Amino acid sequence: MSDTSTVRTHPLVKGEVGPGCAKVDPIVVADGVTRTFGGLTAVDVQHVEIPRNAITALIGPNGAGKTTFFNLLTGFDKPNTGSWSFEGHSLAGVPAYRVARRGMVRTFQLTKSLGRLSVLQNMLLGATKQPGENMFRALVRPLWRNREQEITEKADDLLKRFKLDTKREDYAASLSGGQRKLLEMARALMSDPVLVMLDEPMAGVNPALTQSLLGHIKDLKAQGMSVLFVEHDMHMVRHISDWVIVMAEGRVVAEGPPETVMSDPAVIDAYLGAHHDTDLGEMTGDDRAALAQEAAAEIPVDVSPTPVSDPTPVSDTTPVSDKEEK
Ligand SMILES: Nc1ncnc2c1ncn2[C@@H]1O[C@H](COP(=O)(O)OP(=O)(O)OP(=O)(O)O)[C@@H](O)[C@H]1O
Repeated sequence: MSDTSTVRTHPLVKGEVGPGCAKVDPIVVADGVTRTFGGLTAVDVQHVEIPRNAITALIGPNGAGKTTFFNLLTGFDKPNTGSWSFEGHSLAGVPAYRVARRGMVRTFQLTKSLGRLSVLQNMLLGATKQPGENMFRALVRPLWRNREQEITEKADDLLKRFKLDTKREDYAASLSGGQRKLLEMARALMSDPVLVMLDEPMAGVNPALTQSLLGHIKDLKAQGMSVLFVEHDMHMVRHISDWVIVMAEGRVVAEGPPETVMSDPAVIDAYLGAHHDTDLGEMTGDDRAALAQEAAAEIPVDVSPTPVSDPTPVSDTTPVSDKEEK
């Protein structure tokens, strides 16, 4: 268990580490954001800051409000109360497409690739400053031909990086679940985002592709981007996250570097209820198997953690079904 009497500091944090703590260089700051559905308060975030050029994992048990909070930040849903800013500019009331144009791009838990379009066409849809967006430019061929070529070259570069180049002309519907996640991430990069927000990028993905996805997430940071990703399996995040924010019942209940968050009593409580004495970060395989069995569907536990390696080639072609639509 962590010693709560000790003042903890961290290079990403201004002052003391704790729920809602101020960051040295925050890219997103949210205040008093609430969202209710009927009598249910899905999100009730008093204050949270997302650090810049870091990989932040937003974790929490099922129904904690992670996806709803993502939807609110990115303009896909409207809060009952609250304000939030991205790079110092308020985003409250800004529609999703404008949020993306400002450099905050997200993917979805259920992949949104358009099955009847080719992989390349899906990529082209992710580009900003498309020639057809301006009627005058659209009518004058020389004005859009160069831009179109530029966008296609960029799409091809990304497809190569994500090892989807051999699928360029295939319908997106023919890709496996994991490959569709890669396509979504690659498409998000078409608009040169500053912050990439990934909703459960590893869900429904086979182990080989999970390694590949984790490698790509690390690459995003290496290229200067900030990453915020949702994951409900806390063991999945420990190898790649610089920072972990934990939500439970709509609130931010803990945050910190992965190694301390794993042993935070508030986190253990949120995930495991009665298992207060268990340090999730130090569980053995047997412990995890036992707890996973006990907690059944409630607590997804990674029973075979593997170190992150370099991205591996996309080799699976078996469709992996996505999670059911909520
Ligand atoms: N459109 C909606 N209408 C009614 N209730 C909703 C809606 N969207 C979410 N909820 C409820 O809000 C709560 C938070 O859901 P949310 O999907 O944000 O949680 P989550 O942390 O992302 O969970 P998971 O890990 O299962 O995806 C849940 O109780 C959910 O049932």
